[in-house]
Amino acid sequence: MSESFRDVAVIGLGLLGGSVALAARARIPGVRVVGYDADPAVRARAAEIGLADAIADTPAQAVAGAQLVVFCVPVGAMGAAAAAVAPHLPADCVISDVGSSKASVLKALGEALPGATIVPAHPVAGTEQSGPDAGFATLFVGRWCILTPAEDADEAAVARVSAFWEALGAKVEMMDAAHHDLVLAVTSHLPHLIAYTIVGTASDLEEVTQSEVIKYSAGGFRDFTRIAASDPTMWRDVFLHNRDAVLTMLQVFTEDLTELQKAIRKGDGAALFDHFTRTRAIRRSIIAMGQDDARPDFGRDHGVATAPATEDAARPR
Ligand SMILES: NC(=O)C1=CN([C@@H]2O[C@H](COP(=O)(O)OP(=O)(O)OC[C@H]3O[C@@H](n4cnc5c(N)ncnc54)[C@H](O)[C@@H]3O)[C@@H](O)[C@H]2O)C=CC1
Ligand SMILES: O=C(O)C(=O)Cc1ccc(O)cc1
Repeated sequence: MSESFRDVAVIGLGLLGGSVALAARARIPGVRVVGYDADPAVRARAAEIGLADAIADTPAQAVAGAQLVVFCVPVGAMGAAAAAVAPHLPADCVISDVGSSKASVLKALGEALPGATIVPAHPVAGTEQSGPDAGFATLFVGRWCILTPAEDADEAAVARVSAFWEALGAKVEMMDAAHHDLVLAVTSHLPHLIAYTIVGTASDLEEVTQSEVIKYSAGGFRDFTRIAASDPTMWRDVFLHNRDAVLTMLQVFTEDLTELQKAIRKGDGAALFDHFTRTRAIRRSIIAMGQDDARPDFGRDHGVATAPATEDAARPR
């Protein structure tokens, strides 16, 4: 059983950083979490709502004495956030992050912190909300957290980071960073791109008014609007930093869409029926795997599975 981290620094106190801080404090006995955010207004709000045991005024203060530093900033800001703490890191401290793309983050952290022990992580759990008020302690319960350490990563550090995420309630899986980026490109990044597109398309139409779009939005479109309300900075960075994998998946998607377009134009009902039958089976196998978020009501509020009432108290309504 690996030794758990006692002193944790969380850099970036939005949805993910706030949730990591709250979850660690709720679920790891004796842990001390220090938070820092580059935005003074976020630091003030984080202090006001008690996200961490202490909110540091500087990156140096944040990491003083830390055994684990978790970067919870947009993927494009990982390098700058790491560079700001670099001169102040305790010698044996472990570095992790929660970025939605992994190869570019591993590279940015490695360049900013040469020689550091780095175990990148991606909790595949979130919502369309952002900012310090959006965090809640149960965000990671029952959700996957993918670790993407380099092949030569320190095994003991990997085991400790893995135990940290399990303590926060997550199920941990190991993956190569490049493979992670390809998988997440199709399961998360492309769906967000499609949502941003369809909501933009509907709002730009000339022959259909915006009020008609709002008034008659059926379930499917409403789900897209939730996704398309996600943080613009975070998602700009994901697409810029997972560019190649997203473009690869977008190419495949475009070809498949063209096939469906052809079937509609030709009146090929059998092709449409076969396709929709196949996709229905995928949904059913997700439910059969017991993934809570396949529940029909998932995502209508904050996109999380129900959680024990006590820990859920910090969750915004
Ligand atoms: N939103 C989601 O559902 C999920 C997000 N992620 C990843 O988590 C990370 C954070 O995302 P959110 O918490 O949603 O964003 P957020 O916008 O809620 O919070 C990000 C925070 O980072 C701060 N920040 C930016 N640059 C900084 C710097 N150089 N130093 C210190 N603080 C800095 C911002 O002021 C902001 O408060 C991103 O890398 C994202 O890809 C991962 C899983 C789910
Ligand atoms: O809100 C949703 O539906 C999400 O998909 C949340 C999310 C966003 C980014 C991630 O890297 C992981 C999860």
